[in-house]
Amino acid sequence: MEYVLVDEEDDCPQLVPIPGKQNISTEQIPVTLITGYLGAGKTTLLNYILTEQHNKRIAVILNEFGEGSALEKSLSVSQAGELYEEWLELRNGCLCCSVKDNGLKAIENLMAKKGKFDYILLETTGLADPGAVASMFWVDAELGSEIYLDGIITVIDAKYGLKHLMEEKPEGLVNEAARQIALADLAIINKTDLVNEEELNQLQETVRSINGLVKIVETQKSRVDLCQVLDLHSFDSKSGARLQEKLQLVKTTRPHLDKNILTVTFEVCGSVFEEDLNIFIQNLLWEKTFKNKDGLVMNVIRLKGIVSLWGKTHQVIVQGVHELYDLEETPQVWSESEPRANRLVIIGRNLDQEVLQQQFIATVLNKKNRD
Ligand SMILES: Nc1nc2c(ncn2[C@@H]2O[C@H](COP(=O)(O)OP(=O)(O)OP(=O)(O)O)[C@@H](O)[C@H]2O)c(=O)[nH]1
Ligand SMILES: [Zn+2]
Repeated sequence: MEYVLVDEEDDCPQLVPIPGKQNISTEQIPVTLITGYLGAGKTTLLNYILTEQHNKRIAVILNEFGEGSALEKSLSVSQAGELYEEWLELRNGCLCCSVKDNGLKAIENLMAKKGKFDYILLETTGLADPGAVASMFWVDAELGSEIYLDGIITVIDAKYGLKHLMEEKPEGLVNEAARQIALADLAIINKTDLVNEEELNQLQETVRSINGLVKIVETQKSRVDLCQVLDLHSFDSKSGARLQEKLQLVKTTRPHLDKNILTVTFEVCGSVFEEDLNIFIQNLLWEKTFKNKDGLVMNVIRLKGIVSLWGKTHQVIVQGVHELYDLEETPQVWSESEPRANRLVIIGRNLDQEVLQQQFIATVLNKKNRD
């Protein structure tokens, strides 16, 4: 079940379960978001994917809107190595504002006219928050859209990436480059021809210190193996078995740059009640009641985990982006021999591993004797 926070007019947020959740069927088309700072190599990556041999009919959407209000968006489609261009009509020329009620519909209309695509790649502008775009696709998939979010790829400039990450932002604002890395399922460090090994290592370590979950690859001219890019299933339960192994390897990171984004992970044994877990997650994501030891409010960008719910034989995946989160049963059954446990990985600002683990135990675990 997925939950969204709905702001009512009186500013009192309400919990609204999204009705009629549909299982991801094989009919649904994956969309991959490609993000990254200005000039990092996003368009180069798209062009590379389009011209590379694959048997997919891939649609590419460039979200490079300017100040003006272009009413159409170019959409390149590649099929069997041939490229052709389509135009998407968008109400206000900005895909991230209109994708919800218009952009997605436009894609669906186009598919109705031209036949289905196998895959959609969407390049967001260098400064956009991919979390907002990701949330929209995610909610729409749950509502039975033909499209589902497969993953977020962040392209990083090997030469200037570190500089972008260190840019000071006014108090309260997140560094966009760091946010893009925090959200990434795959980080592509591009333009490695422009740096030496030491510079590359430093950047890698910094990327890892922000996002303990992300897979990192290095490229020149964004040339990356397509199977590392497509069909990641980062937002659904299809990666369940692999996710559990992956989560075991994640470590709590130390921030490299001060007051920055880091990854926190912890494991707590036992099973939890779904409603208690909801309270913990909602306190963290919505109410923002958790603070670190310096009194700063924790701010979550990405959340991932596997939990054991009372009454469920299957493992359950927790997924979150900003304030949106989702619990989904995986095909994976807890085995008799394996102790049940909850493992969470949280990426965001002002996080403190100890505080989070204590809060989790306090909210979720000490209630076994009730009723
Ligand atoms: N030296 C070097 N240059 C590269 C590499 N990859 C891409 N470039 C160049 O970097 C420039 C920017 O690449 P783009 O792919 O347009 O970057 P982008 O992220 O789409 O840029 P915006 O859409 O403007 O944010 C282009 O001139 C590319 O040719 C690389 O591996 N090495
Ligand atoms: Zn571009």
